[in-house]
Amino acid sequence: MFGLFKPAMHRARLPDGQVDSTYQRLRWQLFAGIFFGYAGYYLVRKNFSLAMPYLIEEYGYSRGDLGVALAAVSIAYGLSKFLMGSVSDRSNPRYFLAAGLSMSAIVMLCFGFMPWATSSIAAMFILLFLNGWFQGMGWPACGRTMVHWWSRKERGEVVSVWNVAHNVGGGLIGPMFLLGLWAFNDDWRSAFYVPAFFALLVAVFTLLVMRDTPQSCGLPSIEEHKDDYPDSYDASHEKEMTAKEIFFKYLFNNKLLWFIAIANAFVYLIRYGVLDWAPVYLSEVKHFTVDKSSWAYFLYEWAGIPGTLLCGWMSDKFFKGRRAPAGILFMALVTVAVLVYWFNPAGNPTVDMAALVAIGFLIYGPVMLIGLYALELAPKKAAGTAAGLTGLFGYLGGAVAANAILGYTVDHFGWDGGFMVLTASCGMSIFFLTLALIGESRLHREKEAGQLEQNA
Ligand SMILES: O=P(O)(O)OC[C@H](O)CO
Repeated sequence: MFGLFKPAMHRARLPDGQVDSTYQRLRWQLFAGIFFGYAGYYLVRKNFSLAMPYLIEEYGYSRGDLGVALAAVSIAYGLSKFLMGSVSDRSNPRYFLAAGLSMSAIVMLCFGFMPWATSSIAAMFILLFLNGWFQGMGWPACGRTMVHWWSRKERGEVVSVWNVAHNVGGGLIGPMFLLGLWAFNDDWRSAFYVPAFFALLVAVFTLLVMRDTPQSCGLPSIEEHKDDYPDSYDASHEKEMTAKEIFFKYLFNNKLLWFIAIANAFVYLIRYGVLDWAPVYLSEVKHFTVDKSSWAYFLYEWAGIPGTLLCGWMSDKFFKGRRAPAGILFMALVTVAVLVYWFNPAGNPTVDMAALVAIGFLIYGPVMLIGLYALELAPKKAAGTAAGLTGLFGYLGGAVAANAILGYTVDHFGWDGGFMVLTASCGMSIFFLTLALIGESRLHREKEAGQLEQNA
């Protein structure tokens, strides 16, 4: 890949006595890098929404215009998570993660300090598109790190703990904005430059702590170190792959990966459909005040933290490392919570709030599991591209539809129509996760039968 991002060369193996301690130290160091790194990405992903009321008031933009500009982030992010995911699979995450974050922060600095950046919808669309593109460099670089430094049996827990970084980063934007308003004489543009400043600090931190593969630090592969090999593992999985190999050998013909990518589109339709429309639905139908809806919005995000951890833990311990069953269980419960949120009559705000928090608690588990599942369905040198494919479906199929299709449906068929779309999406996500589960069980059976034949 580009010179700067080239994967780090393998180094001579450290003496056996140093392997354990070096692995342990580096894993803590790298986890800090990807956790704070990804939280940093969310600081400059979601902050544009905070400036929107001021853009409407000061520049007279309509909600529709700003919605179009905002869609640029989802479109670019979905494409980039996939395409830059493939670049990331052939890149050193130490530089890749820091570069994406720095570029994203620079875009936000443009919004903060350059008046032309907010002078037209076209300018905002282009800048937000660029931001979405740089944002797509975050997840795959973190994914590459996790699959190289944690073995299959450990991954459920590590991915679920890492995954809450995005709730932490997303949740910090609000307080950071208040800090900016206080420190910079109520300048609303601080919504751009304050998080950008912190994101740049995080980028420097990641540059200092991140490393590439264990072999580039003189260590054995994680599979050898933990004696924990995936079903289809062979020595060729330690070799960096070409884009052609990744796409044609491991992606396009991987049926299970396609099933979970389609499931992800429906999961993201619910994730963003419920979240983005909550303030409007709650005020129009349930007569919530603005401050109450803001709290509901905040609680939805933060309820995702314990929910994600529980889901990852259950999938590791309860379902023995299988991802689809936990995903199906959580999506079935999401369906129940969506129905309560829909049918609860106005005047019972506690039930509405509880239903919304329950959806937040439950939906982020499947969001995380699908990413993790994708990492596991491809060899580790193709993991970023595999996760990127699910992101492509999640954002281009789910997030964009959550805004466009849901808005259009509610306009023409009322909120009942909108909730029918959400409920149908729950059903479709369960359907595609079930197809993945059936496919995976068949593969396991074939493998076991093959082993029995060999032993006979
Ligand atoms: O929507 P993304 O791509 O930022 O991913 C969020 C979570 O990390 C999914 O695992």
